[in-house]
Amino acid sequence: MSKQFVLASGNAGKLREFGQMLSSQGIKLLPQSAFQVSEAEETGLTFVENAILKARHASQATGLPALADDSGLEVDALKGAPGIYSARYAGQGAGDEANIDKLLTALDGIPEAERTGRYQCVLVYMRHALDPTPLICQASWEGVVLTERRGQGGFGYDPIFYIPALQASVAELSAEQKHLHGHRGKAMRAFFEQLHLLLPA
Ligand SMILES: O=P(O)(O)OP(=O)(O)OP(=O)(O)OC[C@H]1O[C@@H](n2cnc3c(O)ncnc32)[C@H](O)[C@@H]1O
Ligand SMILES: [Mg+2]
Repeated sequence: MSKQFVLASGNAGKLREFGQMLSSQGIKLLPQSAFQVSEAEETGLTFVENAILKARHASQATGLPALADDSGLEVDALKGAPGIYSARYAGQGAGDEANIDKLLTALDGIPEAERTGRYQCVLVYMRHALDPTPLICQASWEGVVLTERRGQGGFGYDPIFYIPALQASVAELSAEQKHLHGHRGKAMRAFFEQLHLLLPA
């Protein structure tokens, strides 16, 4: 068992957040780009399937344990879309700004009370590419989709995802606030608890 593992993601926003969350944990997390790992095909129909595909792909390519994050935004008025397709909502490679524009258009005219949704994050840790019992941690974060962008921080849908309890869009939160309240931070804390059981200091 190793405290060095590969992060199976090509998303710069996620990599930054993982780096911030791991700095206090004494764990060395190497981005898959350091090994020239290609992008995995996300052919699953659930977050958990896609996270497994990504972790397995990175572990296979590097020979190291791998952690993958599959995440996205579910909007109730859109029956859960964009969901697992959040990264490619406006088309493969279209990017965050185009995804936001498409979501704002899809919700045009829908009143605030019906703009509810949640971020989902599923983390999968595989000790090796054929690991039959991956660690799986999942968390969500409830909010409302705004009608226009607010704030400069974060990535993805953060400028249009508003957290009523904090009276701010996620892009208006500090990195620490996002980790404390957010889907990825919650899933990471659950993951650390499980990992520390596996890897006693
Ligand atoms: O698959 P990897 O390489 O990790 O990178 P990705 O960007 O393709 O990641 P996903 O397939 O998991 O898609 C997740 C998308 O959901 C959105 N998303 C996930 N977490 C988010 C967050 O914390 N803030 C804003 N948007 C988020 C964002 O658009 C991501 O591109
Ligand atoms: Mg992806």
